[in-house]
Amino acid sequence: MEAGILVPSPTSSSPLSTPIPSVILTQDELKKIAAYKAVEYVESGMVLGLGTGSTAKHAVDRIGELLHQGKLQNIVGIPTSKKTHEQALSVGIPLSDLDSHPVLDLAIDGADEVDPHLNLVKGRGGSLLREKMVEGACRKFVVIVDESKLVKHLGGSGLAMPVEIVPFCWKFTAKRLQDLFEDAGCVGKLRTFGENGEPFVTDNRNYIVDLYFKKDIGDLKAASDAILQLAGVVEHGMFLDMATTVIVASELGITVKNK
Ligand SMILES: O=C[C@H](O)[C@H](O)[C@H](O)COP(=O)(O)O
Repeated sequence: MEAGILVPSPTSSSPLSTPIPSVILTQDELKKIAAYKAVEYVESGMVLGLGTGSTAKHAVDRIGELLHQGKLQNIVGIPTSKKTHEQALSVGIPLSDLDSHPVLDLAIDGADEVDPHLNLVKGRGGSLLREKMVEGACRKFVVIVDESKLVKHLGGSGLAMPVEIVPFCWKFTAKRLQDLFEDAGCVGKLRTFGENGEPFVTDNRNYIVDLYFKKDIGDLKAASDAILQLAGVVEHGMFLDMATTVIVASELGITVKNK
């Protein structure tokens, strides 16, 4: 992996070009800076994977804006969720799907965690399955984060590692997932929403079990394989060896990390 390159803020008028300000930037402003930088990788005629979440949203808006201004042309977007599908249509991005475009030029998406090897945790917004399908079909996958997403080890932040499972006997699958990582003090919780604790249902009509670890889960590939071997599991939120570039926005500027 190449060392990170610190890109100083340029001086023209785009959000990217804002000089390093003396005021503290909000997390959302940092997300927007990373997103706008990623959109610089987009060229006319590309088939693009459109990510999901509060960071990717800025990239989708920016692509729509550039299409509207005529600075980008002939873009085809492949959305990674129903929500992004709606947003992309609303900003005028022509859409298609993986059946029609099985190979994509580029995808841009956020992440929940990024480790030093550019492995990711994704799916805290619930879109991991479609994201993994679309981003796995891309020649280049650019991840956009603010610096709060950087971790030493995936799953070590104390936050959720999402696993999408079929609803059928979900407690059984959740228990088997938890047992798999007993040594790491794993607790699996069904993701719910609303006052009545209704199960959160993904775009694919599945449930999500969020795994929380007290200790390091060790070898990530082994953990991935073990999770995927369980009947009832559809996909997990570890994106190993998929990102080609990670753009990190911080108060100091933008760091671009390449595989
Ligand atoms: O399911 C959600 C996606 O994986 C998101 O890309 C991820 O959760 C990061 O979201 P955000 O940019 O809102 O932090």
